[in-house]
Amino acid sequence: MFNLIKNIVYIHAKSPKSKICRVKWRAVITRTYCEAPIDYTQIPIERIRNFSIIAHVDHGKSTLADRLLEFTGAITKNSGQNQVLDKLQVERERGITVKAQSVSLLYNYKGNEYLLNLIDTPGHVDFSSEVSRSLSACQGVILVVDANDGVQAQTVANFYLAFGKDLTIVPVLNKIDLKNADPDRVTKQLQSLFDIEPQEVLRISAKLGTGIQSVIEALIERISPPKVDRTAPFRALLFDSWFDKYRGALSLIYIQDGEINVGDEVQSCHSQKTYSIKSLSLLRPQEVVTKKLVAGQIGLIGCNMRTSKEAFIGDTIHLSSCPVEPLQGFEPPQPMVFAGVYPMDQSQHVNLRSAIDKLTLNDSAVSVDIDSSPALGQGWRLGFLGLLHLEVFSQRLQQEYGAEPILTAPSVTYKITLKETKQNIKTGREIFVNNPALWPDTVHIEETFEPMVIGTIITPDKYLGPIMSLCMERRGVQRNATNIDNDRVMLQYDLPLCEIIIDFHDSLKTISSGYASFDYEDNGYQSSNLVKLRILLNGTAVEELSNIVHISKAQSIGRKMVLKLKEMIPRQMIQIAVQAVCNGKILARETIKAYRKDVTAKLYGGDVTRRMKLLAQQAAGKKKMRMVANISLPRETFIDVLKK
Ligand SMILES: Nc1nc2c(ncn2[C@@H]2O[C@H](COP(=O)(O)OP(=O)(O)OP(=O)(O)O)[C@@H](O)[C@H]2O)c(=O)[nH]1
Repeated sequence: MFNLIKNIVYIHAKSPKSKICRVKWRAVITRTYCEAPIDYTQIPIERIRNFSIIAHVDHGKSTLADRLLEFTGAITKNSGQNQVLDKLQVERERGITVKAQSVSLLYNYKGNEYLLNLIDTPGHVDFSSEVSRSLSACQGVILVVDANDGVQAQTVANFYLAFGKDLTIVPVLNKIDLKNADPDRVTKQLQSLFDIEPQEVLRISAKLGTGIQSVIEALIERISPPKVDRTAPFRALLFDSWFDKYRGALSLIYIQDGEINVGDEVQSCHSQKTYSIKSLSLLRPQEVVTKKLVAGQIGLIGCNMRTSKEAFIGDTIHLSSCPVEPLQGFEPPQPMVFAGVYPMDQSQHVNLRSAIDKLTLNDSAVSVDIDSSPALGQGWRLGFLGLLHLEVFSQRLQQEYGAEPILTAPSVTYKITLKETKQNIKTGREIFVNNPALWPDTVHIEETFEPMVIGTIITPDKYLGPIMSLCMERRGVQRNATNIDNDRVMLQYDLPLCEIIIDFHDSLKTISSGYASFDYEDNGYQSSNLVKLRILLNGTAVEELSNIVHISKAQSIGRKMVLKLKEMIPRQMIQIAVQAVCNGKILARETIKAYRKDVTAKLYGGDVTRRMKLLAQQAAGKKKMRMVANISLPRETFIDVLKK
């Protein structure tokens, strides 16, 4: 129905009266969402449960969420829908959850209707800010652990996140249908690591739908209802938002106090701006329009916020006539990995800017600064929580907004103490640099520092040797090692962040045949001997390819980059010298021989159409290249050159 109306109005929108039509259309859309069959506002607070599902990646959160949706009738059984809450194309293609999603479920327990608000969260370390945010709206969590894999690094991180927020934890062992599942062993792990009593642990198979009822009933019995006050003035926490083409920014709110009605005037504590509430809805998981939301509920508000900056994550919303004490917001996530993002050519600048604007609304963990580069023109320097986050963001830019940007090599934020000069006496000698192009000249540098992390690795003990060698090779220093059962060990290492952002996780998975898991947390700065490694193409430095490295690794990284570039840069009309240079010294060099690619050479005689086709193909290929120092580089060079 929705699509039908969209099409009809699209046709009208092309008519001279398009403006009027669009206004009408918005009104129609609002009415086409189904009306709530029951009055959710009548459900008393004691019968509301707000919870989240947390787990290590791939332990089955989204599958369990599907079963909960089916069991409570939010979606029909055997609808053929899997991972219903993984809505984004990138989530379905990669099989991972990137965005937390929420859904309100109804369940009749012992003759009473309960409202269960579920938030499905991502498991990968790069998206932990999504998890942390979602937990602010919950009183409890389902901690899902794979009965075959057992406790993994993100299980530990997620457990402590929930434990630190004083949430009730419902431990659930999933995948008990697997042949190698060993629920007794995993129950012991939970007991020894987290003091969880074995009788509290539920055993289910989300895939087969075994034990789902026990999960729902444990949620109702063990998790307490939200501590909210429906008689107090309206106060809500804005914890997620996304952009709707027709309605502007939509925000997901958790209502702490009071109630909100369509037409109410609300104010943001962050910006002090006021808005009129245009729409209120619950997600089941499709939008269900309602006229009122009350304390304890999680709902979606539309209030004509036009730009991404207006929907501030962690903001408190209240009635403009009734100011309130702001709720505790969130620690803003700290971007760890930075990369330059540039349009393929400057004519796409405006489109890319609007795509980035909209996507950052949906992914507030991304930081955005304006940047420019001599080779790539005007662009942005974006900050991400990790490399996977960066890749997912770039994939979403392509899939959801059709933008094909160039990404430069990722970098972390280094700290530098400069030598004292007349100028910096006033401005301070400490600077932070996340763009190698802005690295100061060696003569001005007194000391350099790099960001560190505490890495947690859980692995079967037979892989201990290669894992310890990998950590040493990445300049890691061991903190401790604990046995979590007869054949599994938890290791903790101090590691430089720059050593783990690119391919540490992949290497770890390879050497442990996929059995080891990794998670990390920020651990401040440490003094370190860092240098800038430049890449020259035919004598011209390509800043976009330069990299900050530890002095002990300059030679080996320089060699590797040069070889990789030789592989990646297609042969061209001129010979290309690729050099890696550090402190004025050439560390490595390779030559790419000249090659005259005449695609039509083999076509003797007059087959003009074939000739034109080949030339067109060649031109299309060239479009995907970027001219740097008179040399065409494939779009992916800047990021792929650092991967193994
Ligand atoms: N055998 C079996 N497989 C399961 C079960 N539950 C989930 N799986 C499978 O495990 C894989 C991962 O499941 P997901 O639900 O996507 O896991 P997730 O924790 O949501 O993953 P992320 O969102 O990426 O963190 C999928 O292939 C599921 O089909 C189960 O009970 N038994």
